[in-house]
Amino acid sequence: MTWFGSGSLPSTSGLPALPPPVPSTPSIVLSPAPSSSSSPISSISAYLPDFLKDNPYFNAGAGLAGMGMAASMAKRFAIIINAYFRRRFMLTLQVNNRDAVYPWLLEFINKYSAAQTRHFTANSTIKQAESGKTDVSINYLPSFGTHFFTYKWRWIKCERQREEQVVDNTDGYRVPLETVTLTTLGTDSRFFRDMVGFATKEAQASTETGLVIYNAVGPDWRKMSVGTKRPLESVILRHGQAESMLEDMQQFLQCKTWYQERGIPYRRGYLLYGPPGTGKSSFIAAVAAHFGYSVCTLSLSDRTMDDFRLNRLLNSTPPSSVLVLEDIDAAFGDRARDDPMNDHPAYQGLTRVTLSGLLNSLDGIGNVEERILFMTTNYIDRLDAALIRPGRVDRKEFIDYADGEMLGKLFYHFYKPLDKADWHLMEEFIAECAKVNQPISMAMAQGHLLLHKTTPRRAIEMVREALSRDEKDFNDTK
Ligand SMILES: Nc1ncnc2c1ncn2[C@@H]1O[C@H](COP(=O)(O)OP(=O)(O)OP(=O)(O)O)[C@@H](O)[C@H]1O
Repeated sequence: MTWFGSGSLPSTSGLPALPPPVPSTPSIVLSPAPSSSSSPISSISAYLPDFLKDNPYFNAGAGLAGMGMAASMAKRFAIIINAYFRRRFMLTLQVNNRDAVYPWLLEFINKYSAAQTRHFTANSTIKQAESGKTDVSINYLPSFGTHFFTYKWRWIKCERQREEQVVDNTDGYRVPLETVTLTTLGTDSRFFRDMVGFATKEAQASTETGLVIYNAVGPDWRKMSVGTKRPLESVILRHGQAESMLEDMQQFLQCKTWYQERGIPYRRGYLLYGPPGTGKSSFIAAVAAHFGYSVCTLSLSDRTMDDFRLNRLLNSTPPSSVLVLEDIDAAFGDRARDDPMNDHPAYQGLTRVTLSGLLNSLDGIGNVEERILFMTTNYIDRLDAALIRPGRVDRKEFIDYADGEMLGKLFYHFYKPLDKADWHLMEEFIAECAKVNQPISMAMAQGHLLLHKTTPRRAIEMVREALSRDEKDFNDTK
Protein backbone atom coordinates (compact mmCIF):
# COMPACT_ATOMS: atom_id res chain seq x y z
CA MET A 1 0.00 0.00 0.00
CA THR A 2 1.39 3.31 -0.89
CA TRP A 3 0.51 6.36 0.88
CA PHE A 4 0.34 9.55 -0.93
CA GLY A 5 0.29 12.41 1.37
CA SER A 6 2.03 13.23 4.60
CA GLY A 7 1.46 13.29 8.40
CA SER A 8 1.16 10.41 10.95
CA LEU A 9 -1.62 7.83 10.97
CA PRO A 10 -4.47 8.31 13.46
CA SER A 11 -3.91 6.18 16.59
CA THR A 12 -6.15 3.11 16.82
CA SER A 13 -7.32 1.48 20.01
CA GLY A 14 -4.33 2.04 22.29
CA LEU A 15 -1.65 0.97 19.85
CA PRO A 16 1.34 3.21 19.70
CA ALA A 17 1.24 5.55 16.82
CA LEU A 18 3.06 4.26 13.72
CA PRO A 19 5.76 6.40 12.20
CA PRO A 20 4.56 8.29 9.20
CA PRO A 21 5.00 6.29 5.93
CA VAL A 22 7.79 7.24 3.62
CA PRO A 23 6.21 8.79 0.59
CA SER A 24 7.26 7.38 -2.76
CA THR A 25 9.25 10.34 -3.98
CA PRO A 26 9.34 10.96 -7.74
CA SER A 27 12.95 10.91 -9.17
CA ILE A 28 12.64 14.46 -10.34
CA VAL A 29 10.35 16.83 -8.76
CA LEU A 30 9.07 19.61 -10.80
CA SER A 31 8.72 22.71 -8.87
CA PRO A 32 8.02 26.26 -9.91
CA ALA A 33 11.10 28.05 -11.07
CA PRO A 34 12.45 30.05 -8.19
CA SER A 35 13.98 32.51 -10.54
CA SER A 36 14.45 33.13 -14.17
CA SER A 37 17.92 31.57 -14.00
CA SER A 38 16.60 28.08 -13.10
CA SER A 39 16.20 25.34 -15.72
CA PRO A 40 13.81 25.92 -18.60
CA ILE A 41 12.01 22.69 -17.68
CA SER A 42 11.17 23.96 -14.21
CA SER A 43 9.99 27.25 -15.59
CA ILE A 44 7.74 25.41 -18.02
CA SER A 45 6.35 23.28 -15.19
CA ALA A 46 5.10 26.40 -13.46
CA TYR A 47 2.48 26.68 -16.17
CA LEU A 48 1.52 23.01 -16.19
CA PRO A 49 -1.83 21.89 -14.78
CA ASP A 50 -1.62 20.19 -11.36
CA PHE A 51 -2.54 16.69 -12.61
CA LEU A 52 0.52 16.77 -14.88
CA LYS A 53 2.73 18.22 -12.22
CA ASP A 54 1.94 15.32 -9.90
CA ASN A 55 2.24 12.60 -12.57
CA PRO A 56 5.53 10.65 -11.88
CA TYR A 57 5.80 9.32 -15.46
CA PHE A 58 5.40 12.74 -16.90
CA ASN A 59 7.89 14.13 -14.41
CA ALA A 60 10.47 11.39 -15.10
CA GLY A 61 10.24 11.97 -18.89
CA ALA A 62 10.55 15.68 -18.46
CA GLY A 63 13.61 15.12 -16.30
CA LEU A 64 15.25 13.02 -18.99
CA ALA A 65 14.33 15.56 -21.61
CA GLY A 66 15.80 18.25 -19.40
CA MET A 67 19.03 16.33 -19.02
CA GLY A 68 19.17 15.81 -22.80
CA MET A 69 18.62 19.47 -23.41
CA ALA A 70 21.27 20.38 -20.87
CA ALA A 71 23.74 17.99 -22.50
CA SER A 72 23.00 19.36 -25.96
CA MET A 73 23.39 22.91 -24.69
CA ALA A 74 26.69 21.99 -23.07
CA LYS A 75 27.81 20.51 -26.36
CA ARG A 76 26.77 23.62 -28.28
CA PHE A 77 28.53 25.75 -25.73
CA ALA A 78 31.70 23.68 -26.12
CA ILE A 79 31.47 24.09 -29.93
CA ILE A 80 31.08 27.85 -29.58
CA ILE A 81 34.01 28.04 -27.16
CA ASN A 82 36.09 25.86 -29.46
CA ALA A 83 35.19 28.00 -32.49
CA TYR A 84 35.99 31.15 -30.53
CA PHE A 85 39.30 29.71 -29.38
CA ARG A 86 40.20 28.62 -32.89
CA ARG A 87 39.26 32.02 -34.27
CA ARG A 88 41.21 33.96 -31.67
CA PHE A 89 44.22 31.79 -30.89
CA MET A 90 44.74 29.46 -33.85
CA LEU A 91 45.89 30.03 -37.40
CA THR A 92 44.60 27.95 -40.27
CA LEU A 93 45.78 27.77 -43.84
CA GLN A 94 43.96 25.82 -46.52
CA VAL A 95 45.36 25.13 -49.96
CA ASN A 96 43.99 22.88 -52.69
CA ASN A 97 45.56 21.23 -55.69
CA ARG A 98 44.13 23.79 -58.10
CA ASP A 99 46.75 26.17 -56.73
CA ALA A 100 50.33 26.25 -58.00
CA VAL A 101 51.66 26.47 -54.47
CA TYR A 102 50.09 23.11 -53.50
CA PRO A 103 52.92 20.78 -54.60
CA TRP A 104 55.56 23.18 -53.25
CA LEU A 105 53.84 23.26 -49.90
CA LEU A 106 53.60 19.47 -49.76
CA GLU A 107 57.24 19.15 -50.61
CA PHE A 108 58.12 21.65 -47.95
CA ILE A 109 56.00 19.80 -45.37
CA ASN A 110 57.63 16.58 -46.38
CA LYS A 111 61.06 18.08 -45.87
CA TYR A 112 60.25 19.44 -42.45
CA SER A 113 58.17 16.52 -41.25
CA ALA A 114 60.62 13.82 -42.23
CA ALA A 115 61.24 12.95 -38.61
CA GLN A 116 57.59 12.87 -37.65
CA THR A 117 55.82 11.35 -40.66
CA ARG A 118 56.11 7.73 -41.57
CA HIS A 119 53.36 7.67 -44.19
CA PHE A 120 54.16 8.84 -47.69
CA THR A 121 52.82 8.82 -51.19
CA ALA A 122 55.34 8.59 -54.03
CA ASN A 123 55.21 10.93 -57.04
CA SER A 124 57.66 10.09 -59.79
CA THR A 125 58.68 12.06 -62.85
CA ILE A 126 60.61 10.68 -65.78
CA LYS A 127 62.60 12.96 -68.05
CA GLN A 128 64.33 11.81 -71.17
CA ALA A 129 67.14 13.85 -72.67
CA GLU A 130 67.56 14.09 -76.44
CA SER A 131 70.57 11.78 -76.10
CA GLY A 132 68.20 9.11 -74.81
CA LYS A 133 69.43 9.28 -71.21
CA THR A 134 66.55 8.85 -68.79
CA ASP A 135 66.33 10.62 -65.53
CA VAL A 136 63.84 9.41 -62.91
CA SER A 137 63.13 11.46 -59.84
CA ILE A 138 60.83 10.24 -57.09
CA ASN A 139 59.21 12.71 -54.79
CA TYR A 140 57.87 11.49 -51.48
CA LEU A 141 54.97 13.54 -50.17
CA PRO A 142 53.02 13.21 -46.92
CA SER A 143 50.19 10.71 -47.43
CA PHE A 144 46.51 11.44 -46.87
CA GLY A 145 45.51 11.84 -43.23
CA THR A 146 46.96 13.84 -40.38
CA HIS A 147 50.61 14.64 -39.82
CA PHE A 148 52.49 16.87 -37.48
CA PHE A 149 55.63 18.80 -38.22
CA THR A 150 57.55 21.70 -36.80
CA TYR A 151 58.58 24.92 -38.48
CA LYS A 152 60.31 27.75 -36.62
CA TRP A 153 59.83 25.93 -33.34
CA ARG A 154 56.06 25.63 -33.74
CA TRP A 155 54.04 22.47 -34.06
CA ILE A 156 51.82 22.43 -37.09
CA LYS A 157 49.00 20.01 -37.74
CA CYS A 158 48.67 19.04 -41.37
CA GLU A 159 45.53 17.36 -42.69
CA ARG A 160 45.66 16.17 -46.27
CA GLN A 161 42.27 15.17 -47.65
CA ARG A 162 40.97 13.91 -50.95
CA GLU A 163 37.44 14.92 -51.94
CA GLU A 164 35.09 13.23 -54.37
CA GLN A 165 34.94 16.29 -56.59
CA VAL A 166 37.13 16.24 -59.72
CA VAL A 167 38.96 19.39 -60.82
CA ASP A 168 41.57 20.56 -63.35
CA ASN A 169 44.99 20.79 -61.73
CA THR A 170 47.69 23.32 -62.70
CA ASP A 171 48.91 21.02 -65.50
CA GLY A 172 45.39 20.89 -66.97
CA TYR A 173 44.66 17.25 -65.95
CA ARG A 174 41.38 16.10 -64.35
CA VAL A 175 42.26 14.94 -60.85
CA PRO A 176 40.36 14.50 -57.58
CA LEU A 177 40.24 17.65 -55.48
CA GLU A 178 42.75 17.54 -52.65
CA THR A 179 43.12 19.95 -49.80
CA VAL A 180 45.79 20.49 -47.23
CA THR A 181 44.80 22.26 -44.05
CA LEU A 182 47.50 23.50 -41.73
CA THR A 183 46.69 24.55 -38.20
CA THR A 184 48.90 25.98 -35.52
CA LEU A 185 48.64 27.98 -32.33
CA GLY A 186 49.17 31.68 -32.80
CA THR A 187 47.58 34.99 -33.66
CA ASP A 188 49.88 36.48 -36.29
CA SER A 189 48.94 35.39 -39.81
CA ARG A 190 52.38 36.43 -41.06
CA PHE A 191 53.65 33.09 -39.78
CA PHE A 192 51.86 31.16 -42.54
CA ARG A 193 52.53 33.84 -45.13
CA ASP A 194 56.26 33.62 -44.38
CA MET A 195 56.09 29.86 -44.50
CA VAL A 196 54.39 29.79 -47.91
CA GLY A 197 56.86 32.41 -49.17
CA PHE A 198 59.76 30.31 -47.97
CA ALA A 199 58.32 27.11 -49.49
CA THR A 200 57.84 28.92 -52.80
CA LYS A 201 61.39 30.25 -52.79
CA GLU A 202 62.83 26.83 -52.06
CA ALA A 203 60.79 25.30 -54.87
CA GLN A 204 61.82 28.02 -57.29
CA ALA A 205 65.49 27.63 -56.38
CA SER A 206 65.33 23.92 -57.09
CA THR A 207 63.63 24.40 -60.47
CA GLU A 208 65.65 27.36 -61.63
CA THR A 209 67.61 26.45 -64.67
CA GLY A 210 70.65 28.71 -64.50
CA LEU A 211 71.93 31.61 -66.52
CA VAL A 212 70.15 31.83 -69.86
CA ILE A 213 72.28 33.14 -72.71
CA TYR A 214 70.80 34.55 -75.90
CA ASN A 215 72.73 34.98 -79.12
CA ALA A 216 71.75 36.94 -82.18
CA VAL A 217 70.56 34.74 -85.01
CA GLY A 218 69.56 36.81 -88.01
CA PRO A 219 67.45 39.71 -86.77
CA ASP A 220 66.26 37.79 -83.68
CA TRP A 221 67.50 36.65 -80.33
CA ARG A 222 67.69 32.91 -79.83
CA LYS A 223 68.11 31.11 -76.53
CA MET A 224 71.42 29.37 -76.97
CA SER A 225 72.42 27.83 -73.72
CA VAL A 226 71.61 27.58 -70.07
CA GLY A 227 74.80 27.88 -68.07
CA THR A 228 75.46 27.37 -64.41
CA LYS A 229 74.84 30.50 -62.42
CA ARG A 230 78.14 31.94 -61.32
CA PRO A 231 78.03 33.11 -57.70
CA LEU A 232 78.88 36.76 -57.31
CA GLU A 233 81.47 36.03 -54.61
CA SER A 234 83.49 34.00 -57.09
CA VAL A 235 84.35 37.12 -59.08
CA ILE A 236 86.88 39.06 -57.08
CA LEU A 237 87.39 42.73 -57.87
CA ARG A 238 89.15 45.60 -56.10
CA HIS A 239 87.94 46.33 -52.58
CA GLY A 240 84.29 47.53 -52.61
CA GLN A 241 84.09 47.74 -56.42
CA ALA A 242 81.67 44.86 -56.96
CA GLU A 243 79.45 45.98 -54.07
CA SER A 244 79.29 49.52 -55.40
CA MET A 245 78.26 48.42 -58.90
CA LEU A 246 75.75 46.00 -57.47
CA GLU A 247 74.17 48.73 -55.41
CA ASP A 248 74.00 50.99 -58.44
CA MET A 249 72.16 48.37 -60.44
CA GLN A 250 69.89 47.52 -57.54
CA GLN A 251 68.90 51.16 -57.23
CA PHE A 252 68.22 51.40 -60.92
CA LEU A 253 65.97 48.35 -60.84
CA GLN A 254 63.97 49.85 -57.99
CA CYS A 255 63.38 53.19 -59.71
CA LYS A 256 61.28 52.31 -62.73
CA THR A 257 58.36 54.56 -61.80
CA TRP A 258 60.74 57.38 -60.92
CA TYR A 259 62.12 57.31 -64.47
CA GLN A 260 58.67 56.98 -65.99
CA GLU A 261 57.23 59.87 -64.00
CA ARG A 262 60.01 62.13 -65.22
CA GLY A 263 59.94 60.93 -68.80
CA ILE A 264 63.54 59.72 -68.66
CA PRO A 265 64.25 56.59 -70.74
CA TYR A 266 64.55 53.69 -68.33
CA ARG A 267 68.05 52.67 -69.33
CA ARG A 268 71.39 52.25 -67.69
CA GLY A 269 74.71 51.75 -69.41
CA TYR A 270 77.94 50.46 -67.91
CA LEU A 271 81.37 50.37 -69.47
CA LEU A 272 83.84 47.91 -67.99
CA TYR A 273 87.34 48.54 -69.27
CA GLY A 274 90.74 47.18 -68.38
CA PRO A 275 93.34 44.58 -69.29
CA PRO A 276 92.33 41.16 -70.57
CA GLY A 277 91.45 38.43 -68.09
CA THR A 278 90.53 40.69 -65.22
CA GLY A 279 86.94 39.47 -64.89
CA LYS A 280 84.82 41.85 -66.96
CA SER A 281 82.73 39.17 -68.68
CA SER A 282 82.64 37.00 -65.56
CA PHE A 283 81.33 39.88 -63.49
CA ILE A 284 78.55 40.66 -65.99
CA ALA A 285 77.43 37.02 -65.98
CA ALA A 286 77.47 36.89 -62.18
CA VAL A 287 75.53 40.15 -61.81
CA ALA A 288 72.90 39.03 -64.33
CA ALA A 289 72.49 35.72 -62.48
CA HIS A 290 72.29 37.56 -59.17
CA PHE A 291 69.30 39.61 -60.36
CA GLY A 292 67.71 36.68 -62.18
CA TYR A 293 68.38 38.22 -65.61
CA SER A 294 69.46 36.53 -68.79
CA VAL A 295 72.37 37.71 -70.95
CA CYS A 296 72.13 38.78 -74.60
CA THR A 297 75.60 38.94 -76.13
CA LEU A 298 76.38 40.64 -79.34
CA SER A 299 79.63 40.98 -81.23
CA LEU A 300 79.95 44.11 -83.30
CA SER A 301 82.91 42.71 -85.16
CA ASP A 302 80.62 40.06 -86.64
CA ARG A 303 80.90 40.68 -90.38
CA THR A 304 77.30 39.72 -91.01
CA MET A 305 76.05 42.46 -88.72
CA ASP A 306 74.81 45.66 -90.31
CA ASP A 307 73.14 48.77 -88.98
CA PHE A 308 69.63 47.55 -89.72
CA ARG A 309 70.08 44.22 -87.96
CA LEU A 310 71.84 45.86 -85.05
CA ASN A 311 69.01 48.33 -84.60
CA ARG A 312 66.44 45.60 -84.55
CA LEU A 313 68.41 43.45 -82.10
CA LEU A 314 69.17 46.26 -79.68
CA ASN A 315 65.56 47.24 -79.54
CA SER A 316 64.03 43.81 -79.13
CA THR A 317 65.96 42.19 -76.30
CA PRO A 318 63.93 39.64 -74.29
CA PRO A 319 62.43 40.92 -71.02
CA SER A 320 64.64 40.77 -67.93
CA SER A 321 67.88 40.54 -69.80
CA VAL A 322 71.12 42.48 -69.89
CA LEU A 323 72.61 43.40 -73.23
CA VAL A 324 76.35 42.87 -73.58
CA LEU A 325 78.48 44.41 -76.31
CA GLU A 326 81.87 42.82 -75.90
CA ASP A 327 85.18 44.28 -77.04
CA ILE A 328 83.42 47.33 -78.38
CA ASP A 329 86.70 48.82 -79.62
CA ALA A 330 87.24 45.95 -82.05
CA ALA A 331 84.25 46.91 -84.20
CA PHE A 332 85.52 50.29 -85.28
CA GLY A 333 89.18 50.16 -84.26
CA ASP A 334 90.13 47.63 -86.91
CA ARG A 335 88.77 49.73 -89.71
CA ALA A 336 90.50 52.84 -88.50
CA ARG A 337 93.76 50.95 -88.55
CA ASP A 338 93.13 49.66 -92.07
CA ASP A 339 92.73 46.04 -91.15
CA PRO A 340 93.90 44.02 -94.23
CA MET A 341 91.02 41.60 -93.53
CA ASN A 342 88.62 44.27 -94.74
CA ASP A 343 89.71 43.52 -98.28
CA HIS A 344 89.57 39.76 -97.85
CA PRO A 345 87.42 38.23 -100.63
CA ALA A 346 85.33 36.38 -98.00
CA TYR A 347 84.04 39.66 -96.67
CA GLN A 348 83.54 41.48 -99.93
CA GLY A 349 79.99 42.70 -100.35
CA LEU A 350 79.28 42.44 -96.64
CA THR A 351 78.52 45.66 -94.85
CA ARG A 352 79.57 46.31 -91.28
CA VAL A 353 78.18 48.28 -88.45
CA THR A 354 78.91 51.98 -88.55
CA LEU A 355 79.46 54.11 -85.48
CA SER A 356 76.49 56.30 -86.33
CA GLY A 357 74.40 53.17 -86.82
CA LEU A 358 75.38 51.97 -83.36
CA LEU A 359 74.66 55.35 -81.77
CA ASN A 360 71.25 55.50 -83.40
CA SER A 361 70.43 51.99 -82.26
CA LEU A 362 71.50 52.76 -78.70
CA ASP A 363 69.23 55.80 -78.63
CA GLY A 364 66.38 54.06 -80.47
CA ILE A 365 62.90 53.84 -79.10
CA GLY A 366 62.25 50.15 -79.41
CA ASN A 367 59.69 48.09 -77.60
CA VAL A 368 61.95 47.21 -74.67
CA GLU A 369 60.66 48.58 -71.38
CA GLU A 370 64.02 48.68 -69.66
CA ARG A 371 67.55 48.34 -70.89
CA ILE A 372 70.67 47.44 -69.00
CA LEU A 373 73.65 47.65 -71.26
CA PHE A 374 77.18 46.48 -70.53
CA MET A 375 80.01 47.30 -72.89
CA THR A 376 83.50 45.93 -72.41
CA THR A 377 86.81 46.96 -73.86
CA ASN A 378 90.50 46.56 -73.23
CA TYR A 379 91.22 49.97 -74.77
CA ILE A 380 89.01 52.80 -73.58
CA ASP A 381 91.20 55.33 -75.37
CA ARG A 382 90.20 53.86 -78.72
CA LEU A 383 86.51 54.55 -78.16
CA ASP A 384 84.72 57.47 -79.69
CA ALA A 385 83.72 60.01 -77.06
CA ALA A 386 80.15 60.01 -78.41
CA LEU A 387 79.78 56.32 -77.69
CA ILE A 388 80.55 56.63 -74.02
CA ARG A 389 78.92 59.93 -73.24
CA PRO A 390 76.48 60.04 -70.29
CA GLY A 391 73.11 58.69 -71.31
CA ARG A 392 74.73 55.96 -73.33
CA VAL A 393 77.23 55.00 -70.64
CA ASP A 394 76.26 56.10 -67.16
CA ARG A 395 79.09 54.47 -65.30
CA LYS A 396 82.63 53.59 -66.31
CA GLU A 397 84.54 51.08 -64.22
CA PHE A 398 88.20 50.29 -64.56
CA ILE A 399 88.75 46.60 -63.86
CA ASP A 400 92.38 46.33 -62.95
CA TYR A 401 95.00 43.64 -62.49
CA ALA A 402 94.98 41.73 -59.23
CA ASP A 403 96.21 43.35 -56.03
CA GLY A 404 97.33 41.53 -52.86
CA GLU A 405 93.86 41.41 -51.35
CA MET A 406 92.32 39.93 -54.51
CA LEU A 407 95.05 37.30 -54.78
CA GLY A 408 94.57 36.36 -51.11
CA LYS A 409 90.83 35.98 -51.66
CA LEU A 410 91.36 33.87 -54.76
CA PHE A 411 93.79 31.64 -52.88
CA TYR A 412 91.27 31.21 -50.06
CA HIS A 413 88.48 30.52 -52.57
CA PHE A 414 90.54 27.69 -54.03
CA TYR A 415 91.64 26.00 -50.82
CA LYS A 416 88.75 26.76 -48.46
CA PRO A 417 88.05 25.83 -45.76
CA LEU A 418 91.53 26.86 -44.79
CA ASP A 419 92.47 26.17 -41.17
CA LYS A 420 93.43 29.22 -39.17
CA ALA A 421 96.86 27.66 -38.74
CA ASP A 422 97.25 27.73 -42.54
CA TRP A 423 96.30 31.34 -43.07
CA HIS A 424 99.97 32.22 -43.35
CA LEU A 425 99.90 30.37 -46.70
CA MET A 426 97.72 33.11 -48.08
CA GLU A 427 100.27 35.71 -47.00
CA GLU A 428 103.07 33.67 -48.54
CA PHE A 429 101.17 33.41 -51.81
CA ILE A 430 100.61 37.18 -51.89
CA ALA A 431 104.29 37.80 -51.07
CA GLU A 432 105.44 35.45 -53.84
CA CYS A 433 103.11 37.11 -56.36
CA ALA A 434 104.55 40.51 -55.42
CA LYS A 435 107.96 39.26 -56.53
CA VAL A 436 106.71 38.47 -60.03
CA ASN A 437 108.05 40.95 -62.56
CA GLN A 438 104.74 41.70 -64.27
CA PRO A 439 101.18 42.60 -63.34
CA ILE A 440 99.09 39.52 -62.69
CA SER A 441 95.58 39.24 -64.04
CA MET A 442 93.06 37.16 -62.13
CA ALA A 443 92.81 34.86 -65.13
CA MET A 444 96.57 34.17 -64.85
CA ALA A 445 96.37 33.58 -61.12
CA GLN A 446 93.37 31.29 -61.57
CA GLY A 447 95.15 29.34 -64.30
CA HIS A 448 98.15 28.81 -62.02
CA LEU A 449 96.12 27.69 -59.01
CA LEU A 450 94.13 25.29 -61.17
CA LEU A 451 97.35 23.42 -61.82
CA HIS A 452 97.80 22.86 -58.09
CA LYS A 453 94.22 22.41 -56.94
CA THR A 454 95.07 20.20 -54.00
CA THR A 455 98.59 21.34 -53.17
CA PRO A 456 98.61 24.94 -51.95
CA ARG A 457 102.26 24.79 -50.88
CA ARG A 458 103.33 23.69 -54.32
CA ALA A 459 101.24 26.50 -55.83
CA ILE A 460 103.21 29.01 -53.73
CA GLU A 461 106.58 27.50 -54.60
CA MET A 462 105.79 27.62 -58.31
CA VAL A 463 104.40 31.16 -58.49
CA ARG A 464 107.55 32.90 -59.60
CA GLU A 465 108.49 30.24 -62.07
CA ALA A 466 105.03 30.09 -63.60
CA LEU A 467 104.00 33.72 -63.65
CA SER A 468 107.26 35.61 -64.22
CA ARG A 469 107.99 36.41 -67.78
CA ASP A 470 111.27 35.55 -69.28
CA GLU A 471 113.70 38.33 -68.28
CA LYS A 472 114.34 38.96 -71.98
CA ASP A 473 110.61 39.15 -72.87
CA PHE A 474 110.05 41.45 -69.96
CA ASN A 475 112.87 43.81 -70.96
CA ASP A 476 111.57 43.76 -74.55
CA THR A 477 108.17 44.99 -73.49
CA LYS A 478 109.55 47.75 -71.28
N1 LIG B 1 88.29 39.08 -61.01
C1 LIG B 1 88.18 37.77 -61.19
N2 LIG B 1 87.74 36.97 -60.20
C2 LIG B 1 87.65 35.65 -60.41
N3 LIG B 1 87.99 35.05 -61.56
C3 LIG B 1 88.41 35.79 -62.57
C4 LIG B 1 88.54 37.19 -62.42
N4 LIG B 1 89.01 37.68 -63.58
C5 LIG B 1 89.14 36.66 -64.39
N5 LIG B 1 88.80 35.54 -63.82
C6 LIG B 1 88.80 34.22 -64.45
O1 LIG B 1 89.51 34.33 -65.67
C7 LIG B 1 88.78 33.86 -66.77
C8 LIG B 1 88.62 34.95 -67.82
O2 LIG B 1 87.88 36.00 -67.24
P1 LIG B 1 86.97 37.00 -68.09
O3 LIG B 1 86.65 36.45 -69.41
O4 LIG B 1 85.84 37.41 -67.23
O5 LIG B 1 87.92 38.22 -68.27
P2 LIG B 1 87.72 39.50 -69.15
O6 LIG B 1 88.20 40.66 -68.35
O7 LIG B 1 86.34 39.59 -69.65
O8 LIG B 1 88.70 39.24 -70.34
P3 LIG B 1 88.72 39.94 -71.80
O9 LIG B 1 88.96 41.38 -71.60
O10 LIG B 1 89.85 39.27 -72.47
O11 LIG B 1 87.40 39.65 -72.43
C9 LIG B 1 87.48 33.34 -66.24
O12 LIG B 1 87.54 31.95 -66.22
C10 LIG B 1 87.40 33.83 -64.84
O13 LIG B 1 86.95 32.81 -63.98
